[in-house]
Amino acid sequence: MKKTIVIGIAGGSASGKTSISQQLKDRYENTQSVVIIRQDDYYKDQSEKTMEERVKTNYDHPFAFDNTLLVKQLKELTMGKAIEKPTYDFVQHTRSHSIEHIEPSDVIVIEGLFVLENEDLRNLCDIKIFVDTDADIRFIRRLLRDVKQRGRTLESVVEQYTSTVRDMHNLFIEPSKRYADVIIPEGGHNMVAIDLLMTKISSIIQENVV
Ligand SMILES: Nc1ncnc2c1ncn2[C@@H]1O[C@H](COP(=O)(O)OP(=O)(O)O)[C@@H](O)[C@H]1O
Ligand SMILES: O=c1ccn([C@@H]2O[C@H](COP(=O)(O)O)[C@@H](O)[C@H]2O)c(=O)[nH]1
Repeated sequence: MKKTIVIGIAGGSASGKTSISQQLKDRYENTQSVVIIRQDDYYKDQSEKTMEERVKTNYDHPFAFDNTLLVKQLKELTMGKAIEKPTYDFVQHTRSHSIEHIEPSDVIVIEGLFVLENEDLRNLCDIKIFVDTDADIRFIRRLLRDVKQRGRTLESVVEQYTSTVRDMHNLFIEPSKRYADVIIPEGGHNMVAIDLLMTKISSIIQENVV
């Protein structure tokens, strides 16, 4: 009988979670056996708030996410049901208007800050991964990424990092590392770890074919 395997990838902001997931997506694109779900897409809608109010939200606290919806939709996927997934706009700090239709698949990768911190999410994961990248490297990566891709200024990245991101990471994310089965140092360019992960995923897909 076909069993869906859930792989959880947690880690701090800019640790390399999305880069790893993207490589898995690219590798298995043709097989349609792997689907990637980003916890970021489940940030709560803030369309009722002004931009001034949105900027003040603490996006690094678990309360910023609709994890109830995320857990419900993950369960639906593992039960073989398709979902209509929300998407998130980092520039506007709120949900986008587009919804993504996601079909169930052999392997579901769920990546996000609180994937191992949240007990319900953690319990849904068959393989738990923590991407472990030093804080100074994460800060540099985030600064470059957020200025280039998320419409931020240098000052706003520094202000957000020192006011919330750093403390919330130490409070919620770093301690969740102890739940990991596998720790991947440095993130997106760790080809040995990514190859091992791909070998495991390929064997899961193969078992489901037989
Ligand atoms: N090993 C790495 N070396 C250098 N840059 C990296 C590495 N892994 C990721 N990056 C870059 O760092 C930034 C943050 O990575 P990303 O995968 O978005 O992290 P996360 O999803 O954990 O926030 C991106 O611009 C990405 O290209
Ligand atoms: O509206 C938003 C939502 C989130 N953020 C920041 O994004 C990161 C999470 O994304 P990663 O890809 O894991 O870095 C989180 O640390 C929030 O601070 C935001 O600035 N605005």
